[in-house]
Amino acid sequence: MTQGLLAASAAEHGQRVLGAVLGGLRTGLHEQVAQSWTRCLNEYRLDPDSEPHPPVLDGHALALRRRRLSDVIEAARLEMSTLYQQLADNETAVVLTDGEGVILHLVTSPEFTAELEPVGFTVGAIWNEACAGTNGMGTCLALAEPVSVRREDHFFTRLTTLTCSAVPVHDPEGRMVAVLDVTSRSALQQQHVLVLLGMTARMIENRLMEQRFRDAHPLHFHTRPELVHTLHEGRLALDAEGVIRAANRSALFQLGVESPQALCGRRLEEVFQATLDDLLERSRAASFHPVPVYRVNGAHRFFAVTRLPAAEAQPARAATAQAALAARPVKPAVPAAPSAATAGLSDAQLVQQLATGSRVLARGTPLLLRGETGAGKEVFARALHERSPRATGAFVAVNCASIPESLIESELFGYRAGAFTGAQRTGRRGKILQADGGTLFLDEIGDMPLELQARLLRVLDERRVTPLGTEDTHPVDFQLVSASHRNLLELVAQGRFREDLYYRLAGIELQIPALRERTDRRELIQRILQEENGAPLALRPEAEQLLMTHRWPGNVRQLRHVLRAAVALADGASVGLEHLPSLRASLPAPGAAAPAFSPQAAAAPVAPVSVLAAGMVPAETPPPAGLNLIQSHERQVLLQLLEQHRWNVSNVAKALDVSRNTLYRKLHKLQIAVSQRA
Ligand SMILES: Nc1ncnc2c1ncn2[C@@H]1O[C@H](COP(=O)(O)OP(=O)(O)OP(=O)(O)O)[C@@H](O)[C@H]1O
Repeated sequence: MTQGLLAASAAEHGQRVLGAVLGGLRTGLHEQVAQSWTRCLNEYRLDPDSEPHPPVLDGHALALRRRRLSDVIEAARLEMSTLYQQLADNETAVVLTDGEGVILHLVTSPEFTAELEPVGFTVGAIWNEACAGTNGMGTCLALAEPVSVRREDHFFTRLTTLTCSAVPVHDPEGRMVAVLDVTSRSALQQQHVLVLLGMTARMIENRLMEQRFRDAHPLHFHTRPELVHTLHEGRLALDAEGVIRAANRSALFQLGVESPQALCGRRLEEVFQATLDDLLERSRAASFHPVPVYRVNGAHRFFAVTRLPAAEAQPARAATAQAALAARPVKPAVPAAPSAATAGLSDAQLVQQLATGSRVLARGTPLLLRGETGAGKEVFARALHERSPRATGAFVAVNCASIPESLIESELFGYRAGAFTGAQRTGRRGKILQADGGTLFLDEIGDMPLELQARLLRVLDERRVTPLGTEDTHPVDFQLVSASHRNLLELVAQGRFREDLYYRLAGIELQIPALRERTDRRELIQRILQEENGAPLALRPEAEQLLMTHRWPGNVRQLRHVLRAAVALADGASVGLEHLPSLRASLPAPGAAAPAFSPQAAAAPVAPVSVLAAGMVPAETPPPAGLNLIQSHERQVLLQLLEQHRWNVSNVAKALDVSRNTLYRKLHKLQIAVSQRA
């Protein structure tokens, strides 16, 4: 028995429990706790002063249970380790139990394990209320809702040095299959822990849905496009006929239904004004950026994107190495790729670049894309991927500027966790391995830290990846497209980029033209306007003229933002100058000569994009739930700054004089998704 877990007020605690249950002395006691104590005493016949002895399953029985929930454990492992790291407290355990309170997986430090084991806190032990009295896991199971059980809330005196918080984990059918719990010695910040637990449970549920419905079309949606592909998004899984087979919690919440059963079995067009085929087509045409869809009753607009089932898009693990591709051109194993025009790339120079890029890539030569920020380098890289022999493989994009520096390495190479309990844990598959059989797109490669450049070079040379924390190497076979808005050769000259890596990446270099240089501006404007509106929308001549002559320092990304705002402001009417307030600010004063566009002006430093369409952000974006007034305000200010800096996070961080990591944390807290930069 360790001293550490002995409660200070042992004698009084038992008295207090008896007094509350038998004598009705409940002052200061939470109702949930009082009811749980009553169950423990009257139903389970437990004695608060006795030693808790939760039974522990034998190896066989435990293995059976773990096997039954193997996909839940798999989905939870990494998230639990991440949560443990976030909590950064050695005297904390993150625990997963099954629906009967059996501990299936535990992440903690060896020291805390040694303290917890004597009270039966170990893998295989049953921590429901009947066995362990009032406690986070057991009481959460009994109530089927999030709970915090602080020290003296525990039933057993022996457990009153611990504080636990626990939340239910549901499967895609809405059943509570597990409980996720944080147990620690510290009684502080339970609200904070509950929020983190809730987020982690959602991530686990989303992963579980992905795993169980790999053969279904995933549909991601939210009322706000920038929240698609974040934790807040709604997710549906649709079969080939467009019938809903599963829905995550956020989908239920956004669609205003109680349980997945209210949606499952219904066709997509009974929920949204779109069939699966429509939405697939529109998603593809929009390069898999969210497109607007309306609820069937027309009352609410959402932004949604869908794609082929993961099982179909499985990386085609070509046995041939990339070198072999050079000698033997591979026949595309995919349906014909959309034409350049369908991908929004009908400018003559871009069409030419696409043809060159495709040829070069098919021969196993890496491509480097140069171009201003927002010019569409990623969209171009995706179009290349879709035309390539590896189109059935995954397209995996990594933005080296938007991942905090400390995370780039694990993000790219993956890692094998295991630092915490020593249990066998698979860790995270890095982006490079995810791109096996497909395309790896390294955006803003110039921002990759020097020491990682050496590792990347090795992967490119050896075509093998070694995840962090392991000795194992995995063969990997992908085509590589990288992009930068900076001149990499200048970075080489400054010693900030490895010359050998530069030559390895830039098999050939293609320049993606700025929007102002593109000859297909008119088509692009029409196309994005239609995507944003969900249907064709008339554009008045003076508005078109302004859009055509604007300098577009933020390129297509800025164009999309401006048109999104215009669609919202026009509210179904034709788009006129009054719907383009952010551009009107740049119009010459009446009487002044209209500035002709000049390349010098284009190259000059860009003045901050005046204000956003006056009032646009506040009007268009009601603050997300959970933010208080000050945070909402702070959020608007950051959104405007991001706009001014064309969503370049590094520049915003510089402007605010904070580190990128700090800014990322802030953005995350304020629910601003920066990876989705549409
Ligand atoms: N051809 C296109 N059709 C429709 N939308 C486009 C097209 N090209 C770019 N966009 C829009 O512009 C946004 C920015 O595009 P993309 O991310 O490809 O630019 P980028 O050059 O990679 O930007 P950065 O340099 O900041 O990484 C996209 O999210 C998309 O909404």
